[in-house]
Parts: sequence; structure tokens; C-alpha cells
Amino acid sequence: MTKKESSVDVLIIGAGPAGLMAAMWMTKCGVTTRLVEQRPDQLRVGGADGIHPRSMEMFESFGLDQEITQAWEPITGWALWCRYAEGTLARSDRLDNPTPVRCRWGPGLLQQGIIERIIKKHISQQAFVRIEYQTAPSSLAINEDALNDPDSHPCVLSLHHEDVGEELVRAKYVIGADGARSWTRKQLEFRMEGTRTRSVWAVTDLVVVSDFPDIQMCTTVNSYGEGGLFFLRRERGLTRFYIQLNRADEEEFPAASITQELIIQKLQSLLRPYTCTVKYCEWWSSYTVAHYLSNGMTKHDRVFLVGDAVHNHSPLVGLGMNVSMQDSYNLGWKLAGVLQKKLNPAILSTYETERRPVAEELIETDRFHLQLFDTATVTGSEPAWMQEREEALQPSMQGFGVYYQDSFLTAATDKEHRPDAVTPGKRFPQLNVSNHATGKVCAISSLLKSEGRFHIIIFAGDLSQAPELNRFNTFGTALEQVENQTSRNFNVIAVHRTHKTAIELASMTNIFFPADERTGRDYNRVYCDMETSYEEAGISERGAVVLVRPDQYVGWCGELEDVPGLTRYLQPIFDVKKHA
Ligand SMILES: Cc1cc2nc3c(=O)[nH]c(=O)nc-3n(C[C@H](O)[C@H](O)[C@H](O)COP(=O)(O)OP(=O)(O)OC[C@H]3O[C@@H](n4cnc5c(N)ncnc54)[C@H](O)[C@@H]3O)c2cc1C
Repeated sequence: MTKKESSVDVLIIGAGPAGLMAAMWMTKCGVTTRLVEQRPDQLRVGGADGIHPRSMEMFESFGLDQEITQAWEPITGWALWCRYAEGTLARSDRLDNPTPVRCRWGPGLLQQGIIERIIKKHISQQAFVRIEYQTAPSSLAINEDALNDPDSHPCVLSLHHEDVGEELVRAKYVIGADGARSWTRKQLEFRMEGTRTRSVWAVTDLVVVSDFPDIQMCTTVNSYGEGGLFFLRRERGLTRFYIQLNRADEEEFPAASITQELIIQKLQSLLRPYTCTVKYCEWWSSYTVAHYLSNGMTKHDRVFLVGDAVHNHSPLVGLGMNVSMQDSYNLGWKLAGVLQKKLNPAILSTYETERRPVAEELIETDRFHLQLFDTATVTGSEPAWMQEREEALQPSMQGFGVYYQDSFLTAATDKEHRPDAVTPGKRFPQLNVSNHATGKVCAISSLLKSEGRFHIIIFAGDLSQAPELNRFNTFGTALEQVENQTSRNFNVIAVHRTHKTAIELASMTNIFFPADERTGRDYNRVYCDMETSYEEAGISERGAVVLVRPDQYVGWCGELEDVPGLTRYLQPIFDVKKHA
């Protein structure tokens, strides 16, 4: 029988959070994609559950936020407990959840399978993105002679479908999102580098009845002599427990001895004298803490690795799913833009230069956090020390520590012209504004939808003054020319500091108040400052122009007069001629 043959723009291997996030970009950008998954189409149990504020911003940009927040359990605070040397178990502190700076989302908890189902539902609405279950690749070859032809399909894979057998697929690009034991990584001959510890943990999702006072909180219990315990209240009445069975400085723990009964006994022992009766166990598993990083993330910028295929660490800090999705969030718009011939293929090299430092930091953060349980000794000063650790972790836990510095996409800006909170390389912060035409209040970040477009945010100052209005309109006219020259449409957002009655939309140039024959006037481009956004962003009365990348990271900042600077930044990114 002859093997079926086909071609596709993007082939994604693995429908976990990283693969689905990549497929979500392709869905939004209209790129023909196949996502193959070796498992059957079933709801995953167990796995991740912690969602960072930054991941919520990503979900919001794809229109998934409401479905997530309808199902999740927000994290409202933390309790810290210690079992002291004499054996007493006591609460050392109860902390409110630190409010993320300039973000409207806090962290929350929702089982990974439910998150995946929500993303899949949106992907399935578009026929050009197809998810195929019980399907896995069996070979991958890259035709190196075809790499320079943007229309070529240099990645050649054999796919095995459980039902229909073998198929030969030629893909322009491949994304290996196939988890910690990545098949794709092995084909690319990348090595995982790192170390394995002897720290062993059990993890389980339980419905319990307990008289422990903070059973409804996110709680850390440190019993240094006996092992750590960490738990979080979840959706559907479940609680996720992480139970340390062995510290890194102890002898090797026999993995075969781990049973559900052993885990529950250990949990009950760590919580004594409080009681904890298990009513239902949805899932349990165990793992030995290891820290590994792949020595490569891309081959020829045609095959990419994302998520756990690149970085492995302990699930305890709740970083893996978030960082994995963020890998794909970084890659997806670049790949889609190149395939649509809107972006220079050279941009693809920034995936590794931007995400490798994040992966390295992820591993370090996890190591740092585990020391809380592994190397501590009872000194009597644990609470302050524990709190310091928790606080130090916050930027990573919120997802706001990321700072991209590849000069291709991040223009260094003179300090003099750079607003404080709006820094090239960092994600655009939440700043509240009200729509000039309707008065509706919103965060600017909620207007930065993931559609593959760059966003231009103009802080225009006080437009009741004729010179300022003139300056604003001059910039608008120049921006229209940039759009025409580059054949790119920007998401244009202007924020002025003028009393609403002192300026009319009609006095603004076309780009700020455009008219469409079919849909009429666009009233969604001009917003009023809510008296704080300029101060919060550190923008002076003269205003500023902020160019935000499609993934909501600031690319460039400058003055309204600096259209040449803006053009210089965009030119190499949009330079597709020599590749077309
Ligand atoms: C107990 C536990 C708790 C966790 N808690 C958190 C948390 O709270 N927050 C957090 O951020 N992270 C957490 N994590 C980590 C998180 O689950 C992972 O980092 C995340 O799932 C990685 O996503 P991924 O898409 O890269 O890989 P995976 O989720 O591993 O997805 C890979 C997919 O690829 C498929 N696949 C593999 N090989 C092939 C192949 N050859 N062909 C086709 N398909 C293939 C697999 O079946 C799988 O569906 C936790 C992990 C565990 C185990």
C-alpha cells in the first residue's frame, strides 16, 4: 500500500499546554496547522494547576480569560507553618497574596486538563487547525538544501495514526511540544544537561475533612526533620497536596515503596495533632526532583522545542506549565508572521536568545525554592527566612520577571526618553484608561489582543493646547505613512490627558478616528488618562510613543517626533523582501 503524503505549514507535536498555546496563535493568525498527540482525546487528570497573573494576561489576549476564571479557585493568601524542634506544629504567619504590580489578575488554581480543554475548544472552532489524537511521529528529517527557500517544506516526518496507519508529512516548520521525554529533542540530538537530586515528593489531589485551621489556604508546613508539606485549595472541593518523602541530603528513597496508603499516612503524620481524613482521591503520583535544560532549542530555525521539552524541574513552585505556555507565546506570533510573509525570517532566531535565559532562570528559581525544604535546619528564625524566600520568588511566580534583551526586537532607549514602568523588553503594564467616546473604563493591556499585530500606544499629553494637538496629528499622519510603506496595520491606541469636553474626536487625524464604509467610525482608538496612567508609567507631560510587540512586550519607546527612530526599529523586523 502506498503511504499517504501531505504537506502543512506548521506541525506541532504534543497537545499539552505548550503545544496548545502554539496552536492558539496559529488559530488567531490563520495559519494551517496540524497538532498531533499520542494520547487519546481524554481529559487529563493531575498535572499542573497554578496559573500566574502573566498567563492570565495571555489568556485574556486570546479571549479565554472568562472561561478560566469561571472555573478556577483564586489564590487569596498564604499560611506558613513550622514544626519546631520540640515537636510543636504552629502557624508562623498568614500573609495576604501580594497584589501583582500593575496587573489586574492575581494567581489562581485550575486543573491542567480543564485548562487544556478550554484552549482546545477555541482551537477546534477553526478548520485550518486540526488536532489529531493517537498520532505520533516515527521519523524526522530536515532537508538542509531547502532551508533558504521560504516556501519550502524542509521538515519531513512519518506519522503513525493508530487508526489509519502511516503518513508522510512535509512541514515548513515543526514545534516539538512533546514534554519532558521529548521525542523531537532526541531526533535533533540535543542533550539534557543538569542534575538529579535525592529529594522525593508525592503529589495528590484529594477531598479531605480536616480540623487543620488553614486547610482552605495555600499552606507551607516545614517540618525539617520529617519533610515538607505544601497544599492548595483547588476547584471542585479538591486540595492539591505536595508531600516530601525524602530530603536531598538523605539516602536514596526506594521509589517502588511509594503507595497511596504511604502518601496519606505521611500527610496525616505531617499535620498531626490535627486530623485529616481522606474522602476521595482523584489522582496521585510521585517524582524525584531533577533540574535539566536542553542544550539546544531550535534546529535551523525550522524545528523548535518548547515547554518541558526544553526545561525540567520540580512541579512544586508551579512554574512549568506557565513558562511552557510562555515559550509558545513568544514563538507563535513570530512563526505566524514569517509564514504570512509579514515578518523577516531572521526574527525566528530571537526565540532561543529570548527564551533560553528564561529557562535558565526557571531552573535556578526552582533550585532556590527547594532549599526551603531541603537544606534548612531548625534555627528558630525560620518564619522570617521563609517569608523572605516567598517574597523573593514573587516576580517569577507572577511571571513578570521576564526581560527580553535581544537587540533585534528590543531597542535600547536613552534613559532620558524612557518611561519608568514601560521598559523595552518588559511586558506592557496594566494602566487604566477610559474610552473617549463611551467613557468605558478598561486596562490598556486588555486592548492588546493576540492577533499578530504590533500595537502603537501614543501618550499624547494635553490636546486642548493647539501646539500639542498639532504635534499629535503630525505623528498620526507620519504613522499612516509608515503603515502605507510597510503595508502593516498597527493596533493604534492614543491616551490623552485632556478633559473630555475640551477635545473632539473629529479634530484628530484619520488614523485616530478612521471611518469604514461598512462598519462606520472606529471609536476604539482614543482613550482618556484616568489621572494616574502617565504617573504610573513614568511618562512626562510631553508624552511618548510606545511600540508593543504582538506578545505584549515593549519593543521601542520614543518621542512623538522620533518617527525615524520608530522606522529604524521596524525596518529589519518587517524586511521580508530578500526572503520573499
Ligand atoms: C504534579 C504536577 C504538578 C504541576 N504543577 C504545576 C503548576 O501548578 N503550575 C505549573 O505551571 N506547572 C506545573 N507542573 C508542570 C507542568 O505540568 C508542565 O510543566 C507542563 O505540563 C509542560 O507542558 P508541555 O506542554 O511542555 O508538556 P506536557 O504537558 O508534558 O505535554 C506534552 C504532550 O505531548 C504528548 N507527547 C509526548 N510525546 C509525543 C509524541 N512522540 N508524539 C505525540 N505526542 C507526544 C504527551 O502525551 C503530552 O500530551 C506540574 C507538573 C506535575 C507533574
